[in-house]
Amino acid sequence: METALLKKTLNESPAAYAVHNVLNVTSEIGQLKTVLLHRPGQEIENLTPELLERLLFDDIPYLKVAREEHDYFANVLRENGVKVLYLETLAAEAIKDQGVKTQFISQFIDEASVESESLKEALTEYFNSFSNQDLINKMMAGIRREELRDFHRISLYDQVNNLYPFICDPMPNLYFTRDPFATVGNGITMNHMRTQTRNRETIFAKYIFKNHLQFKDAQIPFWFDREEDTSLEGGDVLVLSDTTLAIGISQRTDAASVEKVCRRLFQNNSKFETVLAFHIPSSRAFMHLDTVFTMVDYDKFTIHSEIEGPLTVYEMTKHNGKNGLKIKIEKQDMKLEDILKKHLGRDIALIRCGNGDKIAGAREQWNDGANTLAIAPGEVVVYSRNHVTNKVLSEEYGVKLHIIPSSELSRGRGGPRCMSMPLYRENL
Ligand SMILES: NC(=O)NCCC[C@H](N)C(=O)O
Repeated sequence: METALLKKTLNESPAAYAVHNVLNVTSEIGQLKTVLLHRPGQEIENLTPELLERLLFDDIPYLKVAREEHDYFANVLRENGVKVLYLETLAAEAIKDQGVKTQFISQFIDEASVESESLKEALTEYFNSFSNQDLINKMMAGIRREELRDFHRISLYDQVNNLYPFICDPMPNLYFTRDPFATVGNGITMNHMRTQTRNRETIFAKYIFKNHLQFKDAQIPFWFDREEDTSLEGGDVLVLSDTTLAIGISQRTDAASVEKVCRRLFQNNSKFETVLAFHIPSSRAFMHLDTVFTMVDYDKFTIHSEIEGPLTVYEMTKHNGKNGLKIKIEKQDMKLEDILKKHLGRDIALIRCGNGDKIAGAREQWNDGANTLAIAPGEVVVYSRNHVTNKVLSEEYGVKLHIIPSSELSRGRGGPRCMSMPLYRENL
């Protein structure tokens, strides 16, 4: 059904019809046409208190309600003309070919820290017993030790090391589809994530973009690859305009990765002329660039007040020297407002989370009040719980809000932008 939706999208939009142009994101706010989500699954039910810190969760969401909230989010998008695709469906469709499926299972097991050869063999057999969709869901959910009982002769190693309940950890962060890859122009950064738990997520994107019928022959440029040894996460990537890309140097993204993306964009004659590297504090409250500021309109951004600056930004521009491409890097200490004004060519309004109130600001920023998803200029999806920020957005700045419930989804520390990866936006 999701493939049917994707085909429909391609047919509806003449620009997207050409195979080489299945992706198009040249701004943060252009009318959203196609988006990738993941509906929270059994991976959430496999969370236990001991796993939370390592798996980057702050609490255990109640899956039933998390799904209801997520379905509400997806419906808001559909009702506003957005085609919603699901990661889990595309991943299952991408492994239709038996050779691809075999390779995929083997790579998944290699990257899942499975302890022994006998367990790897049992797991391979177990995985092969599922239909493609059930296989993907199962991989995402994690494999409990007792599930392999019928597939596995217990070795001495397994008897000694059988206390940890999982053979493969659950992947609870998958519903934050913003992070494992990022659409930039008509290409993607296929990310190498900071932590092992999240880096495993990028396998699904790899197989989708390399093997899914809708993408594999589309000659999609990769501005970054998951095989890189430096880290890059999609929440740090903001497409400010069709010529300017912003990337955070953050808790999750290395300066070296920003430079690699910049070089590839410039070398491959993309339209991007400037890459701005925002150096933000390395802490959980700041996590990614989109945790502290997101674009809601041509001239409006929601922000965490601690990001106003002055902050250090490295402006990278392209120079064709005698010996080929050169990147000019200029360090600037500027206020956020002035940086954005300089690069967007207009006065900018920064809308503070919690209306600048110290307590409301800290509370609402923690619950992703600054993490809005624009579906059109001046029209954003926001969490209901951030009522102070929402009131300012709507009443003082005239922003059209689509408010979604947020009790359970917010426990994973991500908002509407984190929970979505745009594949196609109309150009402004
Ligand atoms: N772009 C984002 O800020 N994504 C939110 C990711 C939350 C997730 N629990 C994480 O720590 O990676």
